[in-house]
Order: sequence, then C-alpha cells, then structure tokens
Amino acid sequence: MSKLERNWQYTEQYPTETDVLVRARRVSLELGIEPVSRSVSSQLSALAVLTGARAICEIGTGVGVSGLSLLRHRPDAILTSIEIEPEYLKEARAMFAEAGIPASRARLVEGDARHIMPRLNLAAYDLVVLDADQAQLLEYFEHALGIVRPGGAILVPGALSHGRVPDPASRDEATQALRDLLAVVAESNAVTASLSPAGDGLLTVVRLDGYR
Ligand SMILES: C[S@@+](CC[C@H](N)C(=O)[O-])C[C@H]1O[C@@H](n2cnc3c(N)ncnc32)[C@H](O)[C@@H]1O
Repeated sequence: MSKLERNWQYTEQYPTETDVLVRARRVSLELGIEPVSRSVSSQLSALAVLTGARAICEIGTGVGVSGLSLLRHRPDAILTSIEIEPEYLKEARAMFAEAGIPASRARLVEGDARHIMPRLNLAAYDLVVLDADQAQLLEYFEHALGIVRPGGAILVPGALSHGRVPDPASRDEATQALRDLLAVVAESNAVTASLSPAGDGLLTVVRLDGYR
C-alpha cells in the first residue's frame, strides 16, 4: 500500500459515527446509493458547526447519511433536502426519526432538484450541498450560487469521481461536468474554493461578500 493510500485509509477510519449513521450507510449501500464517506461525513458535520449553519439545503438526500451528518451537531438548524426517488425518501424519513430529528427540522422534499431549486429563496441558505446527478452539476451550481448567502458555502461531495476527474482518459458526461465546474469555480471572482481529496473528494466553494 502506498503512503497516500495509507493516509486515505486512516482518514476514512478515523471518524466515529452514530448508530443511525452506520445504519443509514448500510441501507444506502443495500439500495445501491453511494453515501458520503466517513471522512466526508465528519467534514460536513464540522463545516455545519463552523459556519453556524441554521438553514441548509441539500440536493440528493439518498437515505440521509449526508443530511444526518449536517444536522449532527446543529440542533437549531433546519435542513431542506430534495430527492427524486420516493423509495429513498421513505427510508430517509425513518432514519431522521430514529435520530430524534423531527420532520420540521428535516424538510424532505420529493422531486427533481432542477425544478425545485429555482423556487427556493435567494441568499437564504448558509450551506448548500450538491450530491445528486453529477451530469447536471453546472445547473445545480448556478441555482446554488443564488440561494446561498454571502459568506455561506456550497459543498460538492464526489468531486473527484473515483479518480476519473484527474484522469485525462475519462471523458464521460459526469466527469466532464465536474471538470467544467472546477474550471468555472477556479476562474470566478464571486467565490473562493478548496478541493479536498478525502473520501471521493469534497469541493468547498464559499460565496464572497461582494457577489450579486
Ligand atoms: C450520491 S446519492 C446521494 C447520497 C446522499 N447524499 C448520502 O450521503 O447519503 C445521489 C442521490 O441523488 C438523487 N438524485 C439524482 N438526480 C436527482 C435530481 N434531479 N433531483 C433530486 N435528486 C436526485 C438520487 O436518487 C440519489 O439518491
């Protein structure tokens, strides 16, 4: 195992998870959903605390691993999470209930994020997490820039797409959309960003104050 692989494995094993998170992760994998990794889950929890997030929007609920992570240490935060698959939302509802999070704090919305995001309030969210269909990322990102408040952050788990993003031979639609997003973010004066290799990559994009 290389030094980088040892670092990666250690980073993934380091965080402790609640029983509900462990269960949500297991159910996700059974349903064929890829949840955020343990290290990314812990980064989401930390970022929610660091930003003092009270209003969080998430695209791609799955069974709730990322959502549970975001709310883990933010008892006064409200999560709006959008998921296109009703079967996944049913499982997610059960997970949030099991974690003692009432439906008023985890507002799970069924539907296509591309239709729902334009209806959300502008500059109203402290954190926006984009973890749905990656081929549509640029469209989600455009909406996300509108709904996140200045100083708030947009988070993109899976930003390295299992090593495909840095691999020039990978040219599928989702990988290309990730590269396009990374290029747009790198050139934008409206944001500052960092790309972490933890898990499958986590892109953090902070909306700067002057952006309109
Ligand atoms: C990678 S999984 C999300 C995993 C979840 N965030 C977690 O950590 O457990 C992506 C999810 O996005 C959902 N999805 C895909 N396209 C969508 C769309 N247009 N609108 C809303 N959800 C979508 C999928 O059904 C799937 O559950």
